[in-house]
Amino acid sequence: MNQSQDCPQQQATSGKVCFVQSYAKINLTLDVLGKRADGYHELATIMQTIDLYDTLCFTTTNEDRISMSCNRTELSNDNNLVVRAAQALRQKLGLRQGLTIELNKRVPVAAGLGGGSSNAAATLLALQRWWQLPVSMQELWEIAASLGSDVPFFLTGGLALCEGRGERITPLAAHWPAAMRWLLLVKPAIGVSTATVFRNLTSSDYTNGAWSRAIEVALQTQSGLQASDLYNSLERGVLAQYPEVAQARQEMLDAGAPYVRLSGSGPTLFSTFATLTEAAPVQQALHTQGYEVYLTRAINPANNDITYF
Ligand SMILES: C[C@](O)(CO)[C@H](O)COP(=O)(O)OP(=O)(O)OC[C@H]1O[C@@H](n2ccc(N)nc2=O)[C@H](O)[C@@H]1O
Ligand SMILES: Nc1ncnc2c1ncn2[C@@H]1O[C@H](COP(=O)(O)OP(=O)(O)OP(=O)(O)O)[C@@H](O)[C@H]1O
Repeated sequence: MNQSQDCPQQQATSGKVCFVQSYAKINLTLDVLGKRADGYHELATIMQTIDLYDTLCFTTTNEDRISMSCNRTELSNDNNLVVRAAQALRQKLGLRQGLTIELNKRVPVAAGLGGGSSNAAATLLALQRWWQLPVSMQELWEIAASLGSDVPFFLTGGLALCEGRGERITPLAAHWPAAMRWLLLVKPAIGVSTATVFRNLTSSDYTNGAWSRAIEVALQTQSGLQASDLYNSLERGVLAQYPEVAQARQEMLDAGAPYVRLSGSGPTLFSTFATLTEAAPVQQALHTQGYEVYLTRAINPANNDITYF
């Protein structure tokens, strides 16, 4: 990675700089248990951090404001989750320190990979550590949960069971199966609104959480996780509503993927492989058909010390 390429504005300033990576996730399971009175859905989902990341570069300024820029210019505005995260922290602590944030997106946007949520959590953690702020993990969690259901997961990352509307996190220790070492992600050329996907659920899509419970047990035992344990309650509706996603799924299967699952609210699909030799033909076939394709791995990013499963 070339840090100066990711921080072009840093070259033109004498402010102090902090540079972090912000990793995406996939959902190994996603059980939707039902609809709640507040309009959200009750979930049990097992999420895993993957080695696909955006970069964030923070520079201190003398102005009492936050400004941000992004290589995806449509995201360069004050509604961006990185600005909202930094503002929430500044407000909570009454800080006046100015900040410029440069966000370099590599993770596809509105893709079911949690990119914006990860950016928000990475901002909270970076500022807490860099500025040595007197804010506890519980307080960071509260800010994270106020920003979005997926944001608290990214404060710890790795492998975790996420419950409630997604904000109640239980980290899991795992025996990651060698048979699933390589994760092939395929993104159809559409963005999907998470709210629309949840709105289109029917009660027949609800489960009792058994898929997530079963995978939790499988991951913690030597018997291990298998591809057939993966499940997503949102998948039926997304495949029915978005023909582009159904077509991409079929093309992955035709190219030799043993099975295909949706990540989050999609449209990104993934399949797992034991070896690069098995993954490569599927990767090549989908790339040739014009899809965005990412070959990645499960990681545990704890303490900035990346461990590959
Ligand atoms: C689909 C997942 O990515 C799975 O990891 C998450 O549940 C979505 O997390 P997120 O993007 O952080 O979601 P939020 O920003 O909190 O919510 C976006 C919208 O999705 C719907 N939503 C989200 C989470 C949830 N448990 N129930 C919902 O019904 C709501 O309509 C909400 O307005
Ligand atoms: N830093 C950011 N990165 C990406 N999108 C952002 C960001 N800040 C705000 N957004 C808005 O959030 C929307 C969802 O983006 P994101 O990439 O996080 O979706 P996602 O991968 O589907 O997330 P999730 O899996 O958590 O539902 C985008 O359409 C965009 O308008």
